[in-house]
Amino acid sequence: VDLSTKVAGLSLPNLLFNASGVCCQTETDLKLMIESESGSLITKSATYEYREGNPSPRYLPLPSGLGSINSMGLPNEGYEYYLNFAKNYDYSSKKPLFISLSGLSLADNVKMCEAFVAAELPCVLEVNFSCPNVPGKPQLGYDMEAMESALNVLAPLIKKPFGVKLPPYFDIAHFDTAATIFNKFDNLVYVTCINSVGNGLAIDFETESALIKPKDGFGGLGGLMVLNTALANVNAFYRRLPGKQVIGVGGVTSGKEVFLHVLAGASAVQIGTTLKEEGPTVFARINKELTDIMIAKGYKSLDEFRGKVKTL
Ligand SMILES: C=Cc1c(C(=O)O)[nH]c(=O)[nH]c1=O
Repeated sequence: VDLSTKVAGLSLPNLLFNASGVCCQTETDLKLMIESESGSLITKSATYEYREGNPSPRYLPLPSGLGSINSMGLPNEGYEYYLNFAKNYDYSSKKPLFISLSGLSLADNVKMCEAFVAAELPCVLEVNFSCPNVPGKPQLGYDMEAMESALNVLAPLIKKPFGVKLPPYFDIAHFDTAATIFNKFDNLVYVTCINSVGNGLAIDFETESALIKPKDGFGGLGGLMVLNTALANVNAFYRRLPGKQVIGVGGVTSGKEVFLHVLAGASAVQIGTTLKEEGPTVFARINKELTDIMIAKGYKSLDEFRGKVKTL
């Protein structure tokens, strides 16, 4: 699929798209993504049934300007809404469509995957193992045995190439264990790193109150403050998953962070907090910034520097 953005004489694949959860819950949101200068788009993680999600305020940019906190609680239209969207999507539009699934149980993930497989659509399925905000539902991504058991069921069921959305890991042993699991599944062709850094707490100095309502103010952290954790997870899995790809997300505010994600090994890069705050024009801005950086550094293609972060 030629996603090239012809900017300043460089014909680059357009590697930018939205982080699942941002600008992607309704058809109105998704149309904005289609019309934007993104290279792809991904839907809000779907559950089997419609979900209202947690009470508001449930998302806020942080007063520091360094990121955001969210405890949305998996609000979504229910998987059939996104199945219908995928059935009506214009696949000749050159923008690949990714579908995020985040069932509340393995049985729900099975039923949703079966429905998408039966529909035989060109969209790419991504199983979200990392929602930190559903009360009482621990993230599967932090339970290695449960994650492997789920993949033992879902990978053969999905058959086609698919991906998984991962929480941030913070221990080298966890990178090793998770990668060993992922390398068992040939059709698991990419991982998306990172989901929000789970269960942070933002407190307002003046009011002495938590910023968001759900879960006593605990929510997933995103934005610039998670950049270095995101880069580490992208590079750790880039090094450990030969033949697979890594989609990078976390901390992108400009072309500079996209460049760093590609240096760390990312094949595509998603934007969450900055897209939420700036809107879909962010893709045109950041694509241009990335191109300008590549011209300044003398790179003609992303492959010249993808994964080439130097060590001392
Ligand atoms: C799918 C639910 C997620 C949510 C949510 O809906 O609360 N927030 C995140 O930061 N990451 C998620 O994966």
